Amino acid sequence: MALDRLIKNILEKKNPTVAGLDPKLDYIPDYIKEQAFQEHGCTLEGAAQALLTFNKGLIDALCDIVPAVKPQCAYYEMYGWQGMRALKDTITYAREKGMFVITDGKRNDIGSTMEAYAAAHLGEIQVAGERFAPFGGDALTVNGYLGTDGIAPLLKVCKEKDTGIFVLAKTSNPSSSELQNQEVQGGEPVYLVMGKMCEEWGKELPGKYGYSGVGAVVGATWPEQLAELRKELPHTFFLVPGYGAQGGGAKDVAGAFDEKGLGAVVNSSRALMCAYKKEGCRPEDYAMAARREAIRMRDDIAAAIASV
Ligand SMILES: O=c1ccn([C@@H]2O[C@H](COP(=O)(O)O)[C@@H](O)[C@H]2O)c(=O)[nH]1
Repeated sequence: MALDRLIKNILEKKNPTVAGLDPKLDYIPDYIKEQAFQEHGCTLEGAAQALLTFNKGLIDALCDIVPAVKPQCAYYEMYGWQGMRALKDTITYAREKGMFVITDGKRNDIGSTMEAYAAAHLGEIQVAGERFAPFGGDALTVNGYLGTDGIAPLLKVCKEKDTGIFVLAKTSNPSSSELQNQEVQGGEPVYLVMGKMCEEWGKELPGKYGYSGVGAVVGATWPEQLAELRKELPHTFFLVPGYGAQGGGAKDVAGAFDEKGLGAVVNSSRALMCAYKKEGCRPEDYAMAARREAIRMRDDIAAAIASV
């Protein structure tokens, strides 16, 4: 089961974190952009090349200590098909380096369209008898709001291709409570109803560590709900964004973990990618600055888990 691979990586590296790869041009050191623009012009092609070079530097610097990466599709889509090619190349490179790849696409639609998303990001498509894995990630973030028939095609592909999904339950953004905290019939908040649906969907993809192939997204900015959901959803692994740039810290995420220190992987994107700016170090050292930040994050989370 796909999330077993993520958990194995986490155990090997003793690090329950994921590096977000959300590469805006503003974050990328000038020397990388200048080189890319020299080769490809000031074009979408040049921008996409800069994204890829930046990402490869980060992956090289992090792959021995960080188990996973999470490229967010929007940062690639905004550079057109050239950007999407950089997404594909980033996924391929990270997987070659042994990292688990969570493609952050937050896809959702009716079942027939979800079949297409599932093939694109988690499975294969056939063209005149030839099979291709268009993006080839290990897991995809999705929105479960359309209900079970929107999720079923993903589960089918996850089973066939040993891939997984993370379903939005309680998102990290400030307005997430407007809808997600609304109590529905029975008095349960929407995020808990969604979490319980993940538990149910996950029965189709059981894993050897006790967690299924259907994870849930729960924000680091909501420590109370993280702890509540950890208790309520014993088989659902959490992807926890909102650490660092959005204000979540190590103490906030401690409740996401079970008694074995498993159960969640915590994402940080801007705080890692832009660590060199915060440190004020040479732009050429951006990847090593990200590594230093990743080590700080790992150690802070370990200390917070140990003190619970
Ligand atoms: O609830 C959610 C779901 C997804 N995200 C995504 O995670 C990263 C966070 O980036 P930071 O720079 O570490 O804030 C980004 O890709 C979001 O789209 C989220 O933040 N919250």
